[in-house]
Amino acid sequence: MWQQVAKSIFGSSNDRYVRSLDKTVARINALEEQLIDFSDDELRAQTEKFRLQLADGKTLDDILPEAFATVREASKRVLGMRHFDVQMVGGIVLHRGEIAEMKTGEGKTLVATLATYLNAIEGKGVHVVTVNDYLATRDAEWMGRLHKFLGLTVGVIVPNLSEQQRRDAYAADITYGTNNELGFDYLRDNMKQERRQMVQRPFNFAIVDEVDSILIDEARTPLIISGPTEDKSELYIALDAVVKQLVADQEALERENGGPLAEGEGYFTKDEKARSVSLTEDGAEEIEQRLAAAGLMTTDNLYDVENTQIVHHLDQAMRAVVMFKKDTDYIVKDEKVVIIDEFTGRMMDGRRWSNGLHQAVEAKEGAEIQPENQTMASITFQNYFRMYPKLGGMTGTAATEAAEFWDIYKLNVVEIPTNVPVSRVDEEDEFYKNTMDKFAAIAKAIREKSEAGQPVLVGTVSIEKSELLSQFLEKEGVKHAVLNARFHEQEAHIVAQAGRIGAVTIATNMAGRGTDIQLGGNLEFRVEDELAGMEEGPERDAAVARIKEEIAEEKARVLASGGLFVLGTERHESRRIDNQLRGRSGRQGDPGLSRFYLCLEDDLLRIFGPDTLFAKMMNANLEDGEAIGSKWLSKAIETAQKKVEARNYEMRKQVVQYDDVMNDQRKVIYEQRAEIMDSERVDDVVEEMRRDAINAIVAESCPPGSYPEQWNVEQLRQRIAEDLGLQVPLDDWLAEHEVEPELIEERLQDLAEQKLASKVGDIPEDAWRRVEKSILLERLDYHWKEHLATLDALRQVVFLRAYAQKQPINEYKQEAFGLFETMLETLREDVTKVLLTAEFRAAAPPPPQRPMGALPDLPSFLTGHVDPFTGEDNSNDGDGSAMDPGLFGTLAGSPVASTGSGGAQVDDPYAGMAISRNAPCPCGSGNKYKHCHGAQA
Ligand SMILES: Nc1ncnc2c1ncn2[C@@H]1O[C@H](COP(=O)(O)OP(=O)(O)OP(=O)(O)O)[C@@H](O)[C@H]1O
Repeated sequence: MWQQVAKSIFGSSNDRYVRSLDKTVARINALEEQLIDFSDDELRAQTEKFRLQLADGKTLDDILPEAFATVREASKRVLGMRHFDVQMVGGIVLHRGEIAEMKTGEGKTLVATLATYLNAIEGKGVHVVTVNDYLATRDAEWMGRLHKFLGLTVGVIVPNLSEQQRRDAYAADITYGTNNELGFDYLRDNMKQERRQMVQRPFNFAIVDEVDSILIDEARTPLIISGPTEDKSELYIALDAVVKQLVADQEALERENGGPLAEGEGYFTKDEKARSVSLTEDGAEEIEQRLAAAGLMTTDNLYDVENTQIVHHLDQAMRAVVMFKKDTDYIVKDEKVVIIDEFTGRMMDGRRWSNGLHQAVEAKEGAEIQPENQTMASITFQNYFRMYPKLGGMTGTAATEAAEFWDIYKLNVVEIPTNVPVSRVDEEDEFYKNTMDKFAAIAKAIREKSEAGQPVLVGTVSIEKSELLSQFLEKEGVKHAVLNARFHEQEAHIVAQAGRIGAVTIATNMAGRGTDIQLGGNLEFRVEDELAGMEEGPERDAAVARIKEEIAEEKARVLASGGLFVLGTERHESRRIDNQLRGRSGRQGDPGLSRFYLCLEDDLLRIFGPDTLFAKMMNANLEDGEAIGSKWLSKAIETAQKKVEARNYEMRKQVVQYDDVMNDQRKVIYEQRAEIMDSERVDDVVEEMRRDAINAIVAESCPPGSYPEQWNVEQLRQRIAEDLGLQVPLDDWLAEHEVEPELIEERLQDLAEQKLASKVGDIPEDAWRRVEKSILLERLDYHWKEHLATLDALRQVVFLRAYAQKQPINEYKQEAFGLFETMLETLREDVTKVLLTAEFRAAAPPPPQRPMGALPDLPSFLTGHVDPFTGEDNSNDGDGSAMDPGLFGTLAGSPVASTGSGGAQVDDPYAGMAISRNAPCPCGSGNKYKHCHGAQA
């Protein structure tokens, strides 16, 4: 923003800023003569020299001139290109963490090498981010030659790499990759169990190519890792049948009894307020037999830990059948269960109850059972890139969005002058009445230009339009090639031919970005195509020389015919996209021509509406098939584009505001998670959680300052038994003379500790530590993921609050904060419950005859199509430091002592525990233990 304001006041602050860099450029240039005399080895030795200088306390800024001069000299030798002075300016801007706006074709790829090299010397890693895998691979190879020559290592991240390959690529001094790959690696890393499984290093510096595309156009789409939970339809249906039968039996008992049964009689009791149903002793026994008969039990005893999932789903099935009423709580519409909002009575399409309840209701109603599909992690590009301590960007088109870059990213846009003046002619738009007229005119223009030897690049807004135009061209008998937005290797060959005499290439706007169309053709590709299979030697060299000559000759002819003609078939809603298309032509000072063809049926013109003055005037002015060109109309179009751009900006800003809330929470969770991962033992965290959880349980039933007669004794009794797994003489305690909540809490704390101690019993300490840690991580992930779903839902709901004169975003912030607190509380109680109630037994040599107590049946939410646990890594860099409980407790500042040997044998963290080989692996992968961590055992 300051730039635009400043410009109007001071003429051009941009020019002054750029001029202020001249001195540095002069210093770089002055070093050239000296470096020319260096041998290749001496040039390479510069890198080590710079490293030592940095170690000696010099800064990157200190060594910048010599480092840039070194890159330039190396580039001359390796790539045959000498960085222009304006490219040096671009390099400085990138290094300063700003956006270099350089006109299309000015050689941004080469500019990036300067800041990349300089920053990579520090050894903390530099990420160069491109918009597609093809460009990442190309740049890593092409510019990689230069960096490798100077002794740096280069990696590239593309799809389908193994975890180890990724880790290696990130460990390199310079890593090329797309925003998608980098973002997903970040999310996956934060779902891992051990630090050594992570592939990324801490972020340092990223240079984002086509920065407007990534940070503005794509910013709205978050990266999401989600996974369907396994299909449990059969289980839901089976449990539903068992529960319905039990309810029918209880109703029969009530009829016999002539009314409601006495407390504790029958099979179950209802708690209307909590909307829960609990089994009586008889009920539990009855259900146990029926479930066993239905083949649903893993072991004989319903409350064995192996049956945890069944119990959970049984619970939900009972709530669904007994407590949830059709047409009150939900309706069934088109075989779908739709929730009814209890306050407004509105149908809440698309919303679902969580934790398997919705599925249980679907089973009850015989509706189709939808699998759960949950977000496990998500981040927007905005927030991903804001994590880099330093971020630089390049694009040909950023100025129109300078204010946004500043507002959201605090990135300054600097317009870098072109090396030689642009000599492309951008013509006025031509208008037609309808699409058919327009396309006919386009086809004619293409034929004329192409026949005259001028290559033509046609930009369309969609693949569909590309195909339509292709048909028109066939009719006209014009030879042409079609590209769509998927950039493949093979398409690179087509692009490589696009600058040849009379070539006609149709591309969607998006496919055009970043492509470098070389007039006369591309040497590399022609050599590849025409000399395939030819052996190295003088014959081949001669052939290459011949092709080179042919290309030079052809280029001269193309230049004489006016250079590349770029024809736009529609204006995009953003001016940047149009400018990108124009920018394929007139690169590096070449001549060129661009022209857009528009008609009233174009999307952008339709926003004016058919009855606007604008449309009427156009209609009146136009005969069928006739064209008009007018400054006034072009201006009107630009105004429309600006309007749409502003609206899109507002929408993006809103996304950021909402995402910021979740982003803050994600940062906290990921930080804590990383600390847990790094710690050898988390017993202090777990203990603190237990203390808090017990405190909360007591406070809930016996609020501080209340009288004993106000206490909810039944609730307390139930929670002590179910959530803490403790048998206590609660009635005796309550009968005591001066009973206080503090006293109850203290006793519970002691009993819980004793129980845990006896449970751990003869389990080796280090095995127990690993169990604690893995349960903590697993439960944390589970509740965080649930929380994400809740936030999603909240986002939908707060918009209705606008009717109540409330600011949705403020409401969202407030409630999201409350939900986060609740999530942490639930997490503390859950971890406490799992550790206190699940059965753990040490493996007794010789191995047990039958599978013994497995770890709790952990939810298998990680069984989605994304497998974050494919690490085949054997490295060992776990330093086993301890963590402070921070977020999860109040013990801050009391670090846990570190023990153990540092994770050397963590291949199976559960070794030493008797886990059934067929039980789910405690890591949460959803695979059986024997196929997962237990595989090595
Ligand atoms: N200093 C230089 N000397 C010679 N050729 C150069 C130099 N810098 C760039 N080039 C050439 O200019 C062409 C354009 O470069 P490049 O594709 O990197 O441009 P760009 O700025 O990324 O364009 P776009 O905005 O369209 O992506 C390439 O063929 C490149 O080899």
